[in-house]
Amino acid sequence: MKLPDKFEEKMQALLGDEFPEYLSCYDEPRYYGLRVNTNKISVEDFKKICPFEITPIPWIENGFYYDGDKVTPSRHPYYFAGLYYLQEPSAMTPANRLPVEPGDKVLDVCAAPGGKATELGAKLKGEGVLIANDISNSRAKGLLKNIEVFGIGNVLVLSEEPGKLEDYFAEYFDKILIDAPCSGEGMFRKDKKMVKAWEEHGPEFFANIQKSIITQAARMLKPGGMLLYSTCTFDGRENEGTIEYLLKKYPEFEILGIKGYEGFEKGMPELTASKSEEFAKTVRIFPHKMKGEGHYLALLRKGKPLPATDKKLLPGKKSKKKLPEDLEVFLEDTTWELDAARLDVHGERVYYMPEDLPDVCGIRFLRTGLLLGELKKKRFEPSQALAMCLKKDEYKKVLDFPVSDERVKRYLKGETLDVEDMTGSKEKGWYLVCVDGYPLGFGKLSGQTLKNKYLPGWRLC
Ligand SMILES: C[S@@+](CC[C@H](N)C(=O)[O-])C[C@H]1O[C@@H](n2cnc3c(N)ncnc32)[C@H](O)[C@@H]1O
Repeated sequence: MKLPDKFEEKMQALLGDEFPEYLSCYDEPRYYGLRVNTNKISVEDFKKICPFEITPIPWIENGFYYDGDKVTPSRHPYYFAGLYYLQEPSAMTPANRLPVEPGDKVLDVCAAPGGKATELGAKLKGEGVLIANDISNSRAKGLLKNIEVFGIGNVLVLSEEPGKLEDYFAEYFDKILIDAPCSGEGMFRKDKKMVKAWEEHGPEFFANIQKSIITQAARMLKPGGMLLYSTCTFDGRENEGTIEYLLKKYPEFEILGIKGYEGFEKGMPELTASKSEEFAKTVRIFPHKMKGEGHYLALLRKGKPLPATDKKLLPGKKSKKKLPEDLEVFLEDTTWELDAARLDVHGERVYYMPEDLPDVCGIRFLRTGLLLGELKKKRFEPSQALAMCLKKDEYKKVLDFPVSDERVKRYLKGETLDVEDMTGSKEKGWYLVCVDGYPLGFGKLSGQTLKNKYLPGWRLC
């Protein structure tokens, strides 16, 4: 693979004797990774049903390698059920090392297409809120889909400049992840187009954007909150340099250690102006040191840690507001108890909002809360997002197909199914279609026929 001369010279200076070993990585194949959605399935259970060979990624508890030249996990029904996300192994590290807990308020500033946001959302386990933002509206559409497939309902998907978010979310978040736009030097092997982009916009260009994003994000973090900054590039200006800039502007931030792994390399104080050894606490991932492409991570805390609080909201007063009648009828088939005060109705669409949000009027958004469905004349129609949020045992009317049943793929293609063998004396209505116990979407049963309600834009082609 031909790399730009300027890039090679820079890496030679950065790596010294290790440079030839680093360079030889470009003749080796890239690594493929898969991350289990622990909000839907445990790692143990996934290993039992995984239909292709996987081997653990040693530094990520729910990460696995697979052979991307032999198998295509993106076409398997379990992928459509949101049981896993496909992600380059080193890119799994930032969301893994940010200690998100259920109940946290979490911001992913540069979230599309959702590789990290889906893991942050899974870690929340439905409690607290995930705000997933990306400045690019078109990329944010893919982000929304990935978040919905993963079954994350306590979410806002936004498409704003981080500077605008500051007006709404000053010191609001417990945890922030910035997976910054960067010159992508760590992705050259995975995606050759990145080389061209690097030649057009070099590290200096991105370093300026990163400085502005990190300082804007810093102001949205609560005192005591944690921020994880990451890039997929090697340049010191975009990595240690950006962190040094933040610390100069906001000295209340402190660099924290990151749970180690034998392949992690220390950050490079020599690339900073101060040469402070503190920068060695940050982490560099190089492809010649471990089985991953390339990344940089820095974990920071704003001020002193705050005493732990129980973030679970007390069940407290149930609001006196009533749910719309048709929605109430639908919910009788679920184990869910919704608080009417959290409903947001726009035209026919009904959303269930996360708790404790500021007024977000004026922000460009793609989704606020979980889209429950639509209130049509005299009936409620549940959404695809709701199907993905439900667990099989939370809904009464289920049609559960084994993965070997050819109707699973036909369902995903949008076909009407004959389900005579499964219906028995089942009553008509909305059924949750599952594969091996994991929801894929809804269908409407009438007699022995299941009308397909799988979202058209998500269909398997
Ligand atoms: C490295 S990618 C993020 C990848 C994502 N975190 C993931 O894991 O799937 C960087 C993202 O930053 C977005 N971006 C670029 N400039 C931005 C800005 N000023 N504010 C917020 N996002 C920005 C890009 O659209 C891009 O999607």
